[in-house]
Amino acid sequence: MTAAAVESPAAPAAVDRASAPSDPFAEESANAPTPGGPRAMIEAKGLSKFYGPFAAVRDVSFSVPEGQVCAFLGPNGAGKSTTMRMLTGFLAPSAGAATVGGHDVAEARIDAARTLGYLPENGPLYQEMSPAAFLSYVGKARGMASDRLKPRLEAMKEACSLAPVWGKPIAKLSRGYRQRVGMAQALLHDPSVLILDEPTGGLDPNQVAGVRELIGRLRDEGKTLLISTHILREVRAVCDRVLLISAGRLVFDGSADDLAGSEEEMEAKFRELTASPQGRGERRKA
Ligand SMILES: Nc1ncnc2c1ncn2[C@@H]1O[C@H](COP(=O)(O)OP(=O)(O)OP(=O)(O)O)[C@@H](O)[C@H]1O
Repeated sequence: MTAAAVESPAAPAAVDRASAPSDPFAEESANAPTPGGPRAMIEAKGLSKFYGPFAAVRDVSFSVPEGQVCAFLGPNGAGKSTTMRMLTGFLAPSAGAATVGGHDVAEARIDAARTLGYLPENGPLYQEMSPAAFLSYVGKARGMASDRLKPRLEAMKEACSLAPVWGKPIAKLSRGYRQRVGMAQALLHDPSVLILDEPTGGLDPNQVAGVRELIGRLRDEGKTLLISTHILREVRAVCDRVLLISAGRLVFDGSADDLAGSEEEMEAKFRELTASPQGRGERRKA
């Protein structure tokens, strides 16, 4: 089984949070609002991942409050996907812990999965299925009742512009459409937290604009988002905050404006903070 297969979106028992209150699968947060501040919806607490002696991620801590759209930046191999996989419970950390919606992703995996939509790096599986069949399968695996699932499937077809390929095998779709199917599975159960690993990866400018629009709508709905990307101008357009990781360590945590004034300055700052192992010592808290 491939790593992508382990990350099957059907694997987490995420379910329909709009179910009746008596529904044992209804989403609820264990994380009450803290007095004077919004509750933390995503928390990394000293996350580390070692592969033998190699530290892919080292002692990464941050907290994303409810309703914040947070960009997760870093060069290739910096540790973004590894961190996201630990945050979503798909990869066990070597040290540290993660919570989503206040639920520990290792100890209360099902509760965390109810709150969470995750777009993995490798896109949707079950390539022989059509988007319609795949999303229906995912919804059923998440315990969504058919009277809830049907309208959500229609909503995803519309929101992710999947109508032209709704009945075609995923294997035959372009990268852009496959990415949209991945987004649709992440959004299907209407989770309040979204962790999106390179949602614009490999897309053309029109498709990137479409994803940006979708992220803007999700932000307007009050969702909490953590998005990894390489496109710095997207960060300025849609994100409230930037987390920058380099060689497995968090080297910047602040707003896009804190990082730099202009897009050019931001690119220069990105290069400066991620260019060398010395950047590891430049971690800064906003
Ligand atoms: N299973 C594994 N075994 C050994 N090393 C691994 C494994 N998975 C990831 N790594 C290494 O960990 C480091 C971080 O990888 P990761 O995929 O998290 O980076 P990334 O920031 O997401 O990169 P990209 O932007 O290219 O997707 C890389 O050096 C990668 O080669």
